[in-house]
Amino acid sequence: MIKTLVLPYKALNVPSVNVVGRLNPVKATGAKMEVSITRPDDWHLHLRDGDLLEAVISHSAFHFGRGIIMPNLKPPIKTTAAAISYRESILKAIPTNCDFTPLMTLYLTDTTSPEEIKLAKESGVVYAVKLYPAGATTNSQDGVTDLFGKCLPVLEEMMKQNMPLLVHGEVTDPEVDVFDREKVFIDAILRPLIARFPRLKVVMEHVTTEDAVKFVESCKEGFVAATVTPQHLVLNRNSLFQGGLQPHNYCLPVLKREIHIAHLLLPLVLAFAIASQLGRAIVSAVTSGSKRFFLGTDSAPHDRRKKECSCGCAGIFNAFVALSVYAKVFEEAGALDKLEAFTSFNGPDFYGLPRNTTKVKLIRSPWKVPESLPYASGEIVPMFAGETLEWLPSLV
Ligand SMILES: NC(=O)N[C@@H](CC(=O)O)C(=O)O
Ligand SMILES: [Zn+2]
Ligand SMILES: [Zn+2]
Repeated sequence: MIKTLVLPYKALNVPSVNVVGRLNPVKATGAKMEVSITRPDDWHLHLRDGDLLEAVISHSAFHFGRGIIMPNLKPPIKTTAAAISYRESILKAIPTNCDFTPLMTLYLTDTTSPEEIKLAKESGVVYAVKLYPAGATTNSQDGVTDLFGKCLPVLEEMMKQNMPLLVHGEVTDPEVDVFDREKVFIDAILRPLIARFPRLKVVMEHVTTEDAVKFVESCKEGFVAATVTPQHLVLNRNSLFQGGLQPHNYCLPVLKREIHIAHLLLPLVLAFAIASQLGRAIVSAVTSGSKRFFLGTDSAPHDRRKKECSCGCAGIFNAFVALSVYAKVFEEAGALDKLEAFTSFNGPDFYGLPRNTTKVKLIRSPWKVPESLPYASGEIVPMFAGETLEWLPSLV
């Protein structure tokens, strides 16, 4: 069967608002603003498998040139052989008119061997290894129980092979408050890890706190970096409870207080005082032009029935809306000129890969996010379902 791309992105017939933006790379076409950027990559992506994979792949493939594909399937992708076969299924599912390269990862366990890392490097298709502390998030049951007790030889080999370690940075201790798990992880695991393996490349995935921002900024550039999701830039923990429980805003790490997101909303003096003591909030860090932060959507689709039930899964499907949301964040910070580095340069530079050479365009033209994405076995509810967003992604 030949699959072609059918998209839910359509500009609404509403006159677009003219905004004052930076001149480069924004240009006005008639009443519309547009930003042309090098085709972005997604450095943290869950594509799943089976019919979920078939349902979601085109939405990432439309926007992004490459994606770092998360290995937390059931069963997880623990070996290079499994990564190669998962990659084949992804390639088969990509619509013919899309140009998308999956970059595979391995799921680290207590028993992953240094030989497996050598195989992974030799394969040329595995680009990183993912650390899930056992029990921290979706399908992490087989994850690591004792990083320093069990994984030292494998980490040593990764450092040797220049294979990045991607980290779900939360402790799982039930005594630690769920809102503090990232902060505690930094001191309990990350600092000692980096002290022991100073040349290991580490990506702190989906950062949610200014503690994480401060930590990443304190590390050596080029060795420690962070991905940032759309939801952690625009939603705070109120979004979980607004007008009732909102399962589609539930992800891990859980959404945090506004103070972690943007000091911009605080009175300026207070913002400076807090920022100088605690570091910068995520929005300021991302829009500052720092090379340490790059795009990772963490788009994590779950069937509607698995989100709307008595024990709902963590994960937000944001592939539809990610670029629109990032553009809005940069626009509001007056930093559209820094968007391209975040979406398209910092990631490949960190991974030592070439930047993409084609372009995508973001047009400031309102469009309505579909209520749901139906697929063979059910439906997936996207982030901001039914809402109108300002920036419409389109191919150049
Ligand atoms: N982010 C999430 O809430 N969920 C992710 C796993 C992860 O990235 O932690 C998933 O696989 O559903
Ligand atoms: Zn995670
Ligand atoms: Zn994830």
